[in-house]
This record gives sequence, C-alpha cells and structure tokens, in this order.
Amino acid sequence: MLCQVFPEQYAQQLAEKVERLQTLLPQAPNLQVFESPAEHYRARAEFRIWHEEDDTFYIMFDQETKQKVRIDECPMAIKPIAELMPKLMDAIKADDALRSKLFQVDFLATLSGQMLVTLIYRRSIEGDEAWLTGANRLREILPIDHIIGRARKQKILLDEDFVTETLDVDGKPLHYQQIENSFTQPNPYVAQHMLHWARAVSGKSDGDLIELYCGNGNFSIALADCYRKVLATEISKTSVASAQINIAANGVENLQIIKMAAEEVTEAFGGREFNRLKGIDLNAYEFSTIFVDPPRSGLDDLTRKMVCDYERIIYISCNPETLARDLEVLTQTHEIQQTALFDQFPYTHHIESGVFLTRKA
Ligand SMILES: C[S@@+](CC[C@H](N)C(=O)[O-])C[C@H]1O[C@@H](n2cnc3c(N)ncnc32)[C@H](O)[C@@H]1O
Repeated sequence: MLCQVFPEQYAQQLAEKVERLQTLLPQAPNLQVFESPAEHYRARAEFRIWHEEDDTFYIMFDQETKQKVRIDECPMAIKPIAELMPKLMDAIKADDALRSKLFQVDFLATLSGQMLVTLIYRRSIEGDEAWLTGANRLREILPIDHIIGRARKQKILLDEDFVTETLDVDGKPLHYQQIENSFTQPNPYVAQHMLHWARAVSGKSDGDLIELYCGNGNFSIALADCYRKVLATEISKTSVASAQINIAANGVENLQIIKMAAEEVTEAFGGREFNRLKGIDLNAYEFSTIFVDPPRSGLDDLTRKMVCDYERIIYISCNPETLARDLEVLTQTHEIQQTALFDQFPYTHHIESGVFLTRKA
C-alpha cells in the first residue's frame, strides 16, 4: 500500500479481515476486534533511496507491479517519522557526504518520542570524517536521538543502537528497549491492545507460564504479574539481551528468560540436558499455561505436539493460514475459548490474531 492511507475505507477493510479470519477459523468463538488508528500508526518504516541527477528521494517498490514509487510523505508512519522524513531528506540533499551512494533509510521511533535513524550506504563510510560530521549535525538540527551508519560489513554507531518505548498496559507504563534491526511490534497502539488481551485471558493464575518466541520480553513482562512465575525463551541473542534489560527496567522479579529455540525447549522437557538451563530447575515450575507467538511459519511439528501438554494455550499469530493448520491439532485436545483480531497492519492483507484455548474436560 506504499505509505498511503484510506481512512474512509478502513472500516470496510477491517470487516473483510474479520470475515476472512472467521472463514479460516470457523470454530472460533467470542471474536474481539481491536482496531488501529486509521493513520499515523507505524513506528518503524524503511525506504529505499533513489538518485536522479540533482534530486534524491525516498522510494518503495510496488509488490505487484515491481515498479518504483516515489514517496514524499508517509501518513502510515507515526507523526514523528512522518514529520521528520522531508526535513531529513532536505538535510541529506544539502550534504554530499551524507547523500553520496545513500541506498536506504530506516526509521525506528516510539510513542514516548524517541527517534533512531539508520543510513545505509553502497560505499564504505569507515573513517569518513565528512560523513561523521554530517551525521552528528543531523542530530543537532533535527529531532533525531540516534543515528547509525551502515555499509557492507560496517556499522557506525554515533552512540546507541536502540530506543526505549513506553507502552500503557492496563494503566501501567511498561518500558521496552527496542534494538535497531530486531523484531518489535510495528504498531504500538495495537501492541497495547494485544498486551491487554493477553492479560485479560490470563486472568490471575495460580500456576506458572512458559513462553516460546518471547522476543524482547514484550508479552513476558506484561504477563508476569498474572502468574506465579514465568519462564520465557527466544532464539535471538540480541532480543534475549534486550529482554534482560527490560526485566530490570520494569522491576519484574518472577521472570527468567533463556536463549533457546522452541525445538530445544521441547527437547529439554524430553530430558535432554542444556548448559543454558544450568541453575534452572524445570521441576520447580508448575506450568499451567503456554504462550506462543511464532514467526509466520507457525509451530514446528514437535512444538505443536508439546503445547498440547498444558492446561491452557495462548497463541498469537501473524499468519492465519498456519494458525488454522496448528489449530487442527490443538483443538483435538483443547477448546477455543476466546479469539481476537489485532489490526497491526491496516490497508494490507496481513492479519494478526490471538486464540485462547483450555484443555477439554
Ligand atoms: C513474531 S515474533 C514475536 C516476538 C515477541 N513475542 C514480541 O511480541 O515482540 C517471533 C519471535 O520468534 C523468534 N524465533 C524465530 N524462530 C524461533 C525458534 N525456532 N525458536 C525460538 N524463537 C524463534 C524470533 O527471533 C522473534 O523474536
């Protein structure tokens, strides 16, 4: 959809997504729908850069036609990004060191007002004093907190490579470090709804929670006070490091995060020993609930079987097709109690959804 928004079509498009989800999950009851703002909702945006004689501008490629489309404004992006884009481009055009062979610009911003910009080049910027001076000047004249320069095998940090987002979760501010180039939920307004829904279906549980694919601790931290203890796992080293920082930043004391692939967690429960689990007594947990938020491919065969061992399953999905496939297995032992559609990606076909299941009597 290339940055455009169509607020007058939003309600109709959302209704079509609801219909599609209901077709894919015909057995899904109690569907709650969480809307996005109809414009200014994306806190991450990436643009290729095009150079044409004296002009330089942002472009995107139309996925259907493969044609490049000039982007002068982006009302999908949250206001700090949308307002910065033209000013940043003017400043880049005025400085040859910043402009030369610039290939891509990435924006990562927060509702709390922080901005990180990554400038990616098709030339070396290592030791380029003119580039460094230009990049530092951008931070002086524009509302940019952090700038990263990237080129092949080069990453130049002016200071930090992250922003800290603050989300309002059921009236409580939660703080999340979000690292450049790592997974974070792109639509913070809808992310707040997702955390609220996951807390609502969790309720106050006497049992413990195990979480797979936990990223930077987004759900783990918001859910920690719904459970006695939480053990969360994630494959990405960078995200696990962020999660540890987020646990401390939010003063959470009953949550442990370990770097483990979902497949390895299944093996650990099957008795395989892992150094990373040293000091963690899996038998001391009483897991009543499992939370999964897998990538688009959904659950692998072993994990799909493993989640059925728990009394309650909370499944967040960014791909309703793989969710429907996984639910065919999960609903043999469990019953769907609640479903939700979170409109993370307005004006696209993407559907983010949530399903809460409990074991059949
Ligand atoms: C859709 S994201 C969800 C992240 C997190 N729940 C959040 O809300 O930010 C999926 C996460 O799964 C991780 N991941 C991908 N494959 C994995 C695997 N085989 N085992 C464990 N984690 C994996 C990714 O690194 C990513 O952080």
